[in-house]
Amino acid sequence: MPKRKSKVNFAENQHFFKKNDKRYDSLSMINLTQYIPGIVIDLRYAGYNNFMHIPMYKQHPNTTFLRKPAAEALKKAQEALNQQSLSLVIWDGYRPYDVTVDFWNKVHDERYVANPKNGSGHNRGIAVDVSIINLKNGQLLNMGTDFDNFTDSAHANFMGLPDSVLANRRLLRQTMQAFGFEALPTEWWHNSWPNAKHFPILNVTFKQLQRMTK
Ligand SMILES: C[C@@H](N)C(=O)N[C@H](C)C(=O)O
Ligand SMILES: [Zn+2]
Repeated sequence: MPKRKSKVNFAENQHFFKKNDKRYDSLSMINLTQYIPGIVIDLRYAGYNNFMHIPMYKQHPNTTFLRKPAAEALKKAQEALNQQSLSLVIWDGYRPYDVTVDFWNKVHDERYVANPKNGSGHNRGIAVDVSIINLKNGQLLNMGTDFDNFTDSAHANFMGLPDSVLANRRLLRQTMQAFGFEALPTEWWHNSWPNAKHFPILNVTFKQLQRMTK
């Protein structure tokens, strides 16, 4: 477990690896590459192409994890998009708590980065940052901004974009909503599974997660 960078009232848990205990089933952390065939994962915080400009996930994982109910819903969203020759692209899923603290130290703005005093849905394994790719030409759909744009133009109510871009955002939002996710009004890519408080904050590394979920 990495040393914590700030104090938070953690609900300590290792429940997600108690695979045979039904009570903990919904807390299981699911490896998305293994669980969702063909899902495209481009984990932006594992490399340099992110707003911190350094790899935040030092072990450079090439997959990510979500709690079981969120992973199941994401799989259904992927199946719906696949029928239109489209696929989800996953930019982030589970995020260790300490990384949220590092983000907050750089971007002190709750519209764009979770305040560590509450933790992020990503720390709880229920939030996912996603876009859509066209499987016929391998191109991302034009959503009008890049990931982590952190301006008004990434907000759901920003209408100053071509109709085709607004339609792409609508497709993403409606697909995710249809399977139970809730969109963040300030980031078109961020979607979260409801009832966050049911899913404790985690601060385990990707290596630890991989070991625990094998
Ligand atoms: C940092 C950004 N990708 C993000 O996930 N923001 C939300 C608000 C979060 O930190 O939970
Ligand atoms: Zn997010």
